[in-house]
Amino acid sequence: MTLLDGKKVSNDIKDEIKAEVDKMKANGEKVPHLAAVIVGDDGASLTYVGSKVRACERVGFESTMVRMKHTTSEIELLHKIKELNEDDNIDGFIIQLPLPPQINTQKVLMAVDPSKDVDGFHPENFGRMALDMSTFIPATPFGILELLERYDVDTKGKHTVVIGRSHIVGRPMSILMSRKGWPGNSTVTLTHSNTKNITQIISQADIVISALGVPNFLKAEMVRDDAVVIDVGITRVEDETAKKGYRIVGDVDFENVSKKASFITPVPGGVGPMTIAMLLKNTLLAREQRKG
Ligand SMILES: Nc1nc(=O)c2c([nH]1)NC[C@@H]1CN(c3ccc(C(=O)N[C@@H](CCC(=O)O)C(=O)O)cc3)C=[N+]21
Repeated sequence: MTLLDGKKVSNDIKDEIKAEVDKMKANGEKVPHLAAVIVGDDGASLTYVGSKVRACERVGFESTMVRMKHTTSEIELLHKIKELNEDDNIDGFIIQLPLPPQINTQKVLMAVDPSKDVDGFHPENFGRMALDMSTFIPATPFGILELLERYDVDTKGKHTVVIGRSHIVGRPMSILMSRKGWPGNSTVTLTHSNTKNITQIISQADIVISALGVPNFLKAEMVRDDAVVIDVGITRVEDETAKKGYRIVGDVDFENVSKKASFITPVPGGVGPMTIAMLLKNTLLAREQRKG
């Protein structure tokens, strides 16, 4: 079994990005500037945005955290987005999800200038991704592709089973794994809450990508020998012995599944850190494209 070490790979990527930024500085060029908008003060969202800001500092990017109260109206948020779209200093920005119920997420994501949409959530960018055009690939799927690439995982002709059809992970992942090229060229099955015989389908997978958010969902009996297992789950569970009072757990029964898998991502330290590294990569790309 080979551990797909997202922590290590994400640090390698950050070092590579930092080297690029150092060159920009030496040339007297403007460095990439990422803004992150967070509506409300949900603990998990704040942690993630905090990690993004710290990652920016680490590679030498500028960053701005825009905090808005949880009662923010849709109009107020759209106004803020317009400001960020027009701000020449900002190369890319993200709207942290989920948004409170009074705000229509789709409307908000469509208001982001596609050239600054480093999450890749705008329909134009999502469509470009599906059509193999250059674009911002959503950070989590992008991070998974990068892990498969850096560990030389063969995906051609393999059966990839994606669990979960969310707009930010499962759906884009299913498209990306079926694309021509590598990583890609997989035969993809996208499973979800209405899928019949899901365990039977999973048992036929060469590559399993679980983005469900159900702790311990994927058990050793469910996966075939030598399967590649990617765990996108990040559920917080209370743990008094932990520093923060909680720990995060994935969808996979790691202890047992890892005995059977050929490659497997841990949680924490797998897909999560890769998401952050790829957001930085998209932001660097956004800066380079703005230079023209
Ligand atoms: N507009 C938007 N873009 C996102 O990319 C986005 C989002 N909204 N909403 C929420 C999800 C979730 N997400 C994570 C980022 C980093 C870790 C991460 O670094 N995880 C660490 C542990 C972090 C911890 O200890 O809590 C790990 O897995 O090792 C996890 C999850 C980005 N998301």
